[in-house]
Amino acid sequence: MAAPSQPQKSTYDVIVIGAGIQGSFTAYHLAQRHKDTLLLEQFLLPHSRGSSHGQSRIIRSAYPQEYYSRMMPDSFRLWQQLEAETGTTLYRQTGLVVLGLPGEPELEACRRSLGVDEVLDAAALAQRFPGFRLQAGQVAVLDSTAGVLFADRALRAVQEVFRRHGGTLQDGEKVLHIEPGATVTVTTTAGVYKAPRLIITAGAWTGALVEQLGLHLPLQPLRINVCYWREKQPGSASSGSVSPCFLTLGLSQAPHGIYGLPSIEYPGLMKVCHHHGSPTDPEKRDQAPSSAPHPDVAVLSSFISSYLPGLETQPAVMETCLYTNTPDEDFILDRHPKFSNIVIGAGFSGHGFKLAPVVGKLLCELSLGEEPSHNMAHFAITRFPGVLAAAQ
Ligand SMILES: Cc1cc2nc3c(=O)[nH]c(=O)nc-3n(C[C@H](O)[C@H](O)[C@H](O)COP(=O)(O)OP(=O)(O)OC[C@H]3O[C@@H](n4cnc5c(N)ncnc54)[C@H](O)[C@@H]3O)c2cc1C
Ligand SMILES: O=C(O)[C@@H]1CCCCN1
Repeated sequence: MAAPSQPQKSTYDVIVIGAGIQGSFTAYHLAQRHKDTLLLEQFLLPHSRGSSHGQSRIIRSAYPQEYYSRMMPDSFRLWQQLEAETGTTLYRQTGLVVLGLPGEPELEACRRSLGVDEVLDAAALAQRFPGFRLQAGQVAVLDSTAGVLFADRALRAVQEVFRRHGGTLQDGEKVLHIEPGATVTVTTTAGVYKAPRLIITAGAWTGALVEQLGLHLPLQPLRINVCYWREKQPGSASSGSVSPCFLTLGLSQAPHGIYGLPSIEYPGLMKVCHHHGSPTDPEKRDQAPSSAPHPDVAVLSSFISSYLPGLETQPAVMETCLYTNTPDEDFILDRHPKFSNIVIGAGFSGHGFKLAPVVGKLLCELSLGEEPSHNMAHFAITRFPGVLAAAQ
């Protein structure tokens, strides 16, 4: 027989909406700072309807933009801290090669971001990592700090530490309405909660949620096909455990970029994906007919036959995930321009997982009115003109 239900607690120091990796890390930092925090998630956990599910994500120091690479030492340190707090392994160092053309500005910026780097030509890459075949004149910049984060395991770990520090995580509870004010009132499918501070980290649903706060953010959810490709010879080097991650920058065959991870989640299958997808509404992402052509898969097949000849050219497994892109693919980490006790973290544009420990710290600092520990200039809402609705 179920125990008689307790009267539900309704007042907190901070409410966080969305228990993906960004909201969970934000709540983790708040709870470690002894803030009484409520983390609300619309779906029962774990779920695969947002952006943070799956077994693997790339972590790397190599970034064309120095404002991200500068955050990486802090991020690596915080990931290690989480590993220590939970006694789990969350990261495997595999290295990563950035494939491109020498002199190409983004590739050169990546090289600079590494400080010490190693540049391999086609022959040197093939010798070091036999699965890769570069074309004449192309090079690979090696980031030896990089590797794979175990994504699902990481999400569980951060939520576990949040709870251990007294945080309240309520899943299966969708936020329907937000009433701004000195005390913010949040109405969900199950209750009404109040707090002097609110943080919105609702992934692909953020645009719709902030519209009711008079804010029109240029956020575009994209449906991404996550493809896994079988090696022709099981155990070959292209996808073996000693293989690095890779990503392309500025190659004409893949203008949006292609990236890959060694086989970790499915034995013998390498994850190779297009850094792009089709615009979607997160509520309707499954309505695309399964027979629809997949132009991104055609791009990947052609790339694989040229660059990764040890793999079959049709995907063996295809899953889906969501990106939420901003026009410049930089994150949004800022206060609501009108309601300064409402903070928004969104628009992670397919590269936010590795930085989630730092994102969470910055959102926590913004919400508590503290000086952020990194430069926030590139993440301001005001970089987009006309975001506030005229009536507000
Ligand atoms: C295919 C793919 C590959 C990627 N590869 C990498 C990579 O290699 N390296 C890297 O660093 N990053 C990568 N990323 C990006 C990274 O995974 C995302 O940036 C990150 O997961 C975004 O997290 P989030 O918390 O913002 O979103 P989400 O995980 O979607 O979390 C938002 C949560 O809010 C909840 N929510 C929404 N609305 C409400 C509501 N009204 N009430 C309650 N809850 C609500 C949602 O259900 C969801 O759980 C990749 C992403 C994809 C899709
Ligand atoms: O954030 C990353 O490292 C990767 C790069 C390639 C696209 C997906 N995200």
